[in-house]
Amino acid sequence: MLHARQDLPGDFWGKSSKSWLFLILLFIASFGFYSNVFNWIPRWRQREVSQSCEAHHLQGQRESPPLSKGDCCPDTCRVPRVPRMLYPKAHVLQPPRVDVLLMTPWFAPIIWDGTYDSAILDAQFRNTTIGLTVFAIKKYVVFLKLFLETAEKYFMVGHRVIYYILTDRPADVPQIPLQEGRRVVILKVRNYTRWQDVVLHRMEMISNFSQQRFLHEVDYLVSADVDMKFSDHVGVEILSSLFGTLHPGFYASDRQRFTYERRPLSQAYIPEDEGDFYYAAALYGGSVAEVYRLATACHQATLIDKANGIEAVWHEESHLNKYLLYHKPTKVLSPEYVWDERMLRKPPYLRRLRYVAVPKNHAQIRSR
Ligand SMILES: CC(=O)N[C@H]1[C@@H](OP(=O)(O)OP(=O)(O)OC[C@H]2O[C@@H](n3ccc(=O)[nH]c3=O)[C@H](O)[C@@H]2O)O[C@H](CO)[C@H](O)[C@@H]1O
Ligand SMILES: [Mn+2]
Repeated sequence: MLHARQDLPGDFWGKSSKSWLFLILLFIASFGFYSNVFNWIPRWRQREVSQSCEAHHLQGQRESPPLSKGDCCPDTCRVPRVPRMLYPKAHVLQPPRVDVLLMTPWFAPIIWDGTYDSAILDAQFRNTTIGLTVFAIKKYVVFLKLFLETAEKYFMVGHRVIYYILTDRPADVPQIPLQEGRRVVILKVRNYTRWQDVVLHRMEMISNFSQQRFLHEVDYLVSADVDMKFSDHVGVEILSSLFGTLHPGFYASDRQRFTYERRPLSQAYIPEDEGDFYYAAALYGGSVAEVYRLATACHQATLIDKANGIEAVWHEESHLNKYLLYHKPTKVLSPEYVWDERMLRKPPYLRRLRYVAVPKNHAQIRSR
């Protein structure tokens, strides 16, 4: 027995030992191969993507304007992964809206109520940080309290948000209780005597702070007027590489009626036979890199205008419209996202008013 037992390993490992050894080695090798390969392929690919983003970024720092991680990340280079979710299926033959335009001729979605599912979008944009830039120069600090309070209720709820408040009066910024994952950053900036210079220089300041901070701190930037309040959901459905908002006064107008700059001397000039939409300067945004490019271009156009002794008719809004004509936005927000209840009667197809003007006395508030 003992002998036999002692023999057994000999036998076992004996004649057939080579083939057993071969089988074991094959098993180890294939186990190692599959477990590692399946783990590593996505990592290699991820690293390639982020290295190429980094390369762009570094290259960009040399030649301006730069690209950032925001260029390659959340919704552009990477197809977002979502968990298992239950939601009603879309019907190809039953479009959600037939009363409004849902797509620009260059296939950018126009965002209206009823056209998107927030749960899917929230999953796609999880781990996204959004910077909201808002200027409160001189007397406009009075608008901050309502702006921030309503933003806490409606703006990007459940996502990481940094409010960048650009002001010449940091001491007058109100303290508002914030939800988790949200914070205020006060950026002190200079003021200008003329309100026209205040609005024009918003582009310069956004451009400068993009390079200094925003590129490193957030994925997307949203630029908003402060004399407004949020009155309904404004979430990640607005986020895209570059987005603009249809101005509530002109969304149904012919292009000849758009108040574009019409003097050829100005850099903001748009001829009568061009133009897609008239965009409002009160709400626009995109990836930090795209907003940086936009703001830089608009600021440079402003400087050239100044050298030529001309100021665009609607200031930075005119330059914004020129830029968006030749850099087609990748999403367009319906007038649900910028409305003025005092100036306009709400048509029935406008189901929600999400961001609306707060009444102000122009002469009084724009003075020093
Ligand atoms: C709905 C819409 O499209 N609004 C545009 C229109 O709005 P408004 O006539 O509403 O311009 P506005 O007075 O709100 O100025 C725009 C923004 O600049 C800031 N600000 C302005 C002046 C000042 O002394 N301090 C200060 O902080 C503030 O954030 C304000 O919300 O025309 C302006 C310039 O002609 C801008 O293009 C606005 O975006
Ligand atoms: Mn305004």
